[in-house]
Amino acid sequence: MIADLGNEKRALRAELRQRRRTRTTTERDADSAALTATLQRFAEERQVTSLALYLSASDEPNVRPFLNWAFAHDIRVLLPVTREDGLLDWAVGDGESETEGIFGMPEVVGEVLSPLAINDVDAILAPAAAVGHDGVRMGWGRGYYDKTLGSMAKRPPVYAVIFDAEYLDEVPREPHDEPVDGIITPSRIITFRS
Ligand SMILES: Nc1nc2c(c(=O)[nH]1)N(C=O)[C@@H](CNc1ccc(C(=O)N[C@@H](CCC(=O)O)C(=O)O)cc1)CN2
Ligand SMILES: Nc1ncnc2c1ncn2[C@@H]1O[C@H](COP(=O)(O)OP(=O)(O)OP(=O)(O)O)[C@@H](O)[C@H]1O
Repeated sequence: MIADLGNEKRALRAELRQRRRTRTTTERDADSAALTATLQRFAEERQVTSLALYLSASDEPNVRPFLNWAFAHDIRVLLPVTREDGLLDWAVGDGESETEGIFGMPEVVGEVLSPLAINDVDAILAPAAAVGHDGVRMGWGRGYYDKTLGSMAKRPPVYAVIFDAEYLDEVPREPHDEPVDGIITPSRIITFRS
């Protein structure tokens, strides 16, 4: 049963990855502008002063314009640093220096803070491959966010950042999968529970 779910996830990820790769420049530009506006609305409505986010790779929802806006507005943004042991450290983004993490994702350079650093942010905005209508999140398969979220006693609201077409009726759920509190897409903010 679990093995079947694993295969199901792998197949769905491959499809979603392909979809992201084949998006046109026009689609990318439109989504990037819309997502920036939606993320700003989220930050303003909640008056956030600190956030956990990620440094987007080229096919991911582009959060970089929003990151620049957040820096300019003195919002403290923590960005993930992948560790060999499967946990995430965090570093404060400054919008300047970056490198490549152990799995090839863009990664911030800066003073490294422990996994505990995200305990007191106002919201965690997580990358994802897809989210189901019930809030089940599927990532890219290394379990980083499941482990991070699963280890937090009291977690701030967690929103997955995805493209609109990645909000699906249902995604395969394994026991360790941590549901999210909502999603942020280029067109909307949806809260499942608060
Ligand atoms: N921008 C960004 N940073 C992030 C994440 C993310 O999803 N996006 N992560 C979220 O957890 C962590 C890194 N997680 C990763 C999870 C899987 C793969 C991976 O297996 N990549 C494949 C190819 C990508 C794909 O499957 O499409 C590979 O290396 O072969 C890499 C990093 C922390 N930083
Ligand atoms: N809380 C956890 N403790 C230990 N192992 C875990 C935990 N969560 C996930 N894993 C392991 O991590 C691997 C990847 O899990 P999964 O496919 O759910 O990742 P994902 O949600 O797609 O990834 P990510 O969270 O990095 O975006 C699985 O082999 C799983 O057993």
